[in-house]
Amino acid sequence: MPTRVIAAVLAGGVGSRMGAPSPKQLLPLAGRPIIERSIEAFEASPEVDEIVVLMVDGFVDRVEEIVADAGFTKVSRVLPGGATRTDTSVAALAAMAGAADSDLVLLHDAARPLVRPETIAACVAALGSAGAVGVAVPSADTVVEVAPGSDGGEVIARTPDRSRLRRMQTPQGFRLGVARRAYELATADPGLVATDDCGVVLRYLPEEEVRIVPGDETNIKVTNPGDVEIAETLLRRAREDAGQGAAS
Ligand SMILES: Nc1ccn([C@@H]2O[C@H](COP(=O)(O)OP(=O)(O)OP(=O)(O)O)[C@@H](O)[C@H]2O)c(=O)n1
Ligand SMILES: C[C@](O)(CO)[C@H](O)COP(=O)(O)O
Repeated sequence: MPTRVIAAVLAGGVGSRMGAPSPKQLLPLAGRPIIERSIEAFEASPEVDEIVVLMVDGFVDRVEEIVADAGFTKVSRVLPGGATRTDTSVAALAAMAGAADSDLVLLHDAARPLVRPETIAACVAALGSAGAVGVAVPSADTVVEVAPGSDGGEVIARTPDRSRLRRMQTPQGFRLGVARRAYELATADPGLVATDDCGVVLRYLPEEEVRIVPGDETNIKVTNPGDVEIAETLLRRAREDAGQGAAS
């Protein structure tokens, strides 16, 4: 059977840092909901066969409406997410129970609506020879590790070599068998702490090489108030660069 590529759009978060009355992925970005733009990136990707969406419980119907109104044909299911992002990743993998271990899964933050088609294509291409890949960018800032200081504040404990540091974005892609094995071990660990899916594979399957696919600074995660305006500016610039004047 040919390898299938399944994208999971993770939208189970409530957006507490954004502080909006409804989950931030429903906020309009240049006239269309953030989540619609995130789903559209995978709908438009020739590499992707199927999309599952994991949405905050209570808003699944709203996303089904968005999917129907947009005429997306690859979305097979919109399901409730979990209490944490990790739980939502687990729910996404459970939704793919019928797929083969050799199939590919791309886990993507709904809050990253500006992901580029080239980035999705590069992830899928990398999975031709790797079991796990993550999109990442270099850090322009010096990044430090902190520790509690003597006055109750923070002090710098370590300044890692910046040239070897990367900031992780999404998508993060896996052979389904690799993601399944990693999350099986992770969910059995009462001490599980994870902020991304590559980190779960790195921790629980240390023998698995997790490759980096270069991302770009425009693939921002809409997180805080003001990020929607930044994303709109980036979208407008991308359209200007592509010579598309009209908003869509
Ligand atoms: N239980 C959760 C928490 C987060 N996410 C998703 O993971 C992505 C990255 O998370 P983040 O930006 O932190 O979103 P929120 O958790 O919604 O934001 P906050 O931490 O401010 O509440 C988002 O697309 C978010 O919807 C998820 O699917 N399920
Ligand atoms: C997965 C992620 O986007 C990589 O940078 C990030 O770790 C998600 O973190 P969040 O706290 O759930 O936004």
